Amino acid sequence: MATENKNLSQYDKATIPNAKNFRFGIVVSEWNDTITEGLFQGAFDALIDCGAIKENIVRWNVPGSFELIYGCKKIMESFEMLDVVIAIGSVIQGETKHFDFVCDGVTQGIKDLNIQGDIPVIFCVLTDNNMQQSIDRSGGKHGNKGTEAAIAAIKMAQLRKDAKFYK
Ligand SMILES: Nc1c(NC[C@H](O)[C@H](O)[C@H](O)CO)[nH]c(=O)[nH]c1=O
Ligand SMILES: CC(=O)[C@@H](O)COP(=O)(O)O
Repeated sequence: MATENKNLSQYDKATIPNAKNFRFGIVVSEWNDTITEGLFQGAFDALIDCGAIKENIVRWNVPGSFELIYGCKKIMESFEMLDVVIAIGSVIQGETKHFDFVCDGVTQGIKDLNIQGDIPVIFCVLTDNNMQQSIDRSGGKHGNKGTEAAIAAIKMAQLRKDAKFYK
């Protein structure tokens, strides 16, 4: 279903585990910061709404979305107790093919972190054709992808915890 047919901010708390015992890392790209700050706020507010404790949320900034890969890798190494990491970025098409390489690079890099590591890394990177699409998905008419990412983070932290239990 395309985003335009669903509100990214809608969630049913009855279907979401309580986040009070989970520790979250959030790595935020500074490129298009008006967008990434909106995504961060959406994620932070949803985590708190679902029971997360503010002191259990650690945030790092990186220059651009391509640096999300290294930032997520290092935050997991620095804070060994994290249960999940959210990578937040906003990539907007410019005049050249650079957009394609940044989007593909960060996508593959975050995919690799999920394969190689033990901590889930949630992909909250907007890859939009223009600024309006980014505005619409970071608290605008389509809701907030940061909210969606926070819900995914809680569910994946719970899945990781359950998986350890059955080991
Ligand atoms: N154009 C955008 C970028 N470009 C910068 C790269 O992410 C990276 O920081 C640079 O290539 C140095 O390694 N980044 C975004 O997050 N969003 C863009 O629209
Ligand atoms: C995603 C980008 O790197 C892009 O916004 C840069 O713009 P341009 O392709 O015009 O150099």
